[in-house]
Amino acid sequence: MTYNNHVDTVSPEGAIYYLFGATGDLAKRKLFPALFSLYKEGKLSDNFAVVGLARRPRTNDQFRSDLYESINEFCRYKPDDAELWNRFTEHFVYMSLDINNVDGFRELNALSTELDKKFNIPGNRLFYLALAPSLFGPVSFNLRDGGMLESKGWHRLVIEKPFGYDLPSAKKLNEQLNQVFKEEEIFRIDHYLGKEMVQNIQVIRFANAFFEPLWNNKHIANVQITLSETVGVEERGGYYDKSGALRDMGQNHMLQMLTMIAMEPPSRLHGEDIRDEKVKVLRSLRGYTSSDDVRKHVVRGQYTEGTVGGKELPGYRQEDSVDPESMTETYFAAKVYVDNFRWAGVPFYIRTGKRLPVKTTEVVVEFKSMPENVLFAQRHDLSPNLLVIRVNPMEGIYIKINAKKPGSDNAVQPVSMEFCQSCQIGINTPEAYERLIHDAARGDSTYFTRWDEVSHAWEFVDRIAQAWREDKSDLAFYPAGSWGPEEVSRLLDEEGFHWWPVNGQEEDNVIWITNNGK
Ligand SMILES: NC(=O)C1=CN([C@@H]2O[C@H](COP(=O)(O)OP(=O)(O)OC[C@H]3O[C@@H](n4cnc5c(N)ncnc54)[C@H](OP(=O)(O)O)[C@@H]3O)[C@@H](O)[C@H]2O)C=CC1
Ligand SMILES: O=C1O[C@H](COP(=O)(O)O)[C@@H](O)[C@H](O)[C@H]1O
Repeated sequence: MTYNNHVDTVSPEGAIYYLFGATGDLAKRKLFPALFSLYKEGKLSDNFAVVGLARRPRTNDQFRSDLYESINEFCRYKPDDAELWNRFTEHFVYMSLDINNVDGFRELNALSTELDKKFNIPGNRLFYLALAPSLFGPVSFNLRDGGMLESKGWHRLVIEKPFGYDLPSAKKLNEQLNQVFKEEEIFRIDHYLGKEMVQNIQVIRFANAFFEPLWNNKHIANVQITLSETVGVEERGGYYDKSGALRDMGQNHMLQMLTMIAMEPPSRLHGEDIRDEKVKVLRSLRGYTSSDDVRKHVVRGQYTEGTVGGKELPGYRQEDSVDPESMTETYFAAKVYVDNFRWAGVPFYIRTGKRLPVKTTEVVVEFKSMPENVLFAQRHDLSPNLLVIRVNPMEGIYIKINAKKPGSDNAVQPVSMEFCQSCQIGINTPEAYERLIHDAARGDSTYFTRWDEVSHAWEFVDRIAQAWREDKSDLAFYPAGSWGPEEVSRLLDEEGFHWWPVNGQEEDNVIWITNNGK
């Protein structure tokens, strides 16, 4: 199988990028590397500037040296070409600023006018808020009150998740932002939408005669979406203990992936058309009708001490900044229905958890079985056909079919045919953040979440959270390094399904036909 590497060389028009939270973890691990990759690939025009903003004092030189360390450690390109590096860092300045101090924004405005002149920038301004969500509203007001939105060009606000804690808080935040920015100026990040293979879902679906005609309840038995992580809560215990897996991964990444799998084909490949179709899926999610209904369809768990990759690990309650009696879930799985004509009756099983045995994000589409007692099904226990989309860290797809066992008397054997994209082009695909910053700079909001998507997702998730608040007794415990609470399998047992093995757990009896050298 071949892969044609298409490089998008369109440069956005010049702009100043304001990085609020420039001394934070996200800037270091994701945002600086993304900017450098864009520069290396010619996707940033030369008329750009980046202003790093946070409270702690930093000289421009210190800031540029932070930049170097971050890129050296986390970027897929290394800062080893001194001339290119100097040209790149010339565009970076740092200013100490407290979000709550409007005078700082006036100073920032004066600095911006100088940068516009120096780099020939037509007043375009992109504000990236890598900040605690409580600061999103105050920044917006001070951007306005400090005169930052009076320049001639466009103004765009890119905001990190979480967008609220529940529907009421998300509404309040949205109302604050709307006092300053129009919906089309707000770019809500869900970094899963920037992932190569999540974007590939619509190509696989809508560009293949193999799949689209079968993509419905007549042919699909169930869909399984797994986002498993080996990491625990790392340094984010304070945030995570208030959030939990449902809000941290469920409300956003998991439901977004579900919409990409379930949406109708948009009439045009335009951002608004695609988002319209995704909203329709979110609107069709069957809400749980009662707390008992939630308990029947949703399982939650928390990791206890255990072993991952031979390493002894503490339980969640022993993690830094976590309440030693915490009842926060680090795992959840749910059976979800999309009540529309295409999907009526097809269960979507979703699961995510921390401290699971492997890091993988995968979608398994299980097709309905062949009629029983006909031809080969009479004599063999035929395995259902699967389409598996591997999102990360491995990227690719495989299909599992039944074929004749060579040399046998019509014995049937499952065969997997794999296109391993990451094996062909390595880990060199653009990082999600790279794509998303580039898209925001070009004003393309296709892979950002619109307010109606966010609000429907909260509505669905809030019902679960409410049931969990009322009664905490269903929180199950699982040792770190296991696949989560055992009762999870009951979600699938009822329909006679089981979780298919994900990457790293392949079944032994399957023959692989692959381009990855296996
Ligand atoms: N880190 C991650 O992996 C992910 C993070 N996110 C989201 O990204 C956002 C940032 O996260 P992260 O980088 O981890 O957070 P950090 O706590 O590491 O960084 C927060 C940043 O905000 C700055 N800051 C805090 N208060 C103020 C203030 N009053 N005025 C100006 N600057 C301030 C801090 O700098 P200083 O103290 O110098 O002022 C620091 O640069 C959050 O919304 C988070 O949920 C989303 C997904 C993943
Ligand atoms: O948004 C988040 O995502 C990460 C997982 O992202 P991935 O790209 O590494 O799959 C998760 O660890 C984190 O808790 C969550 O906030």
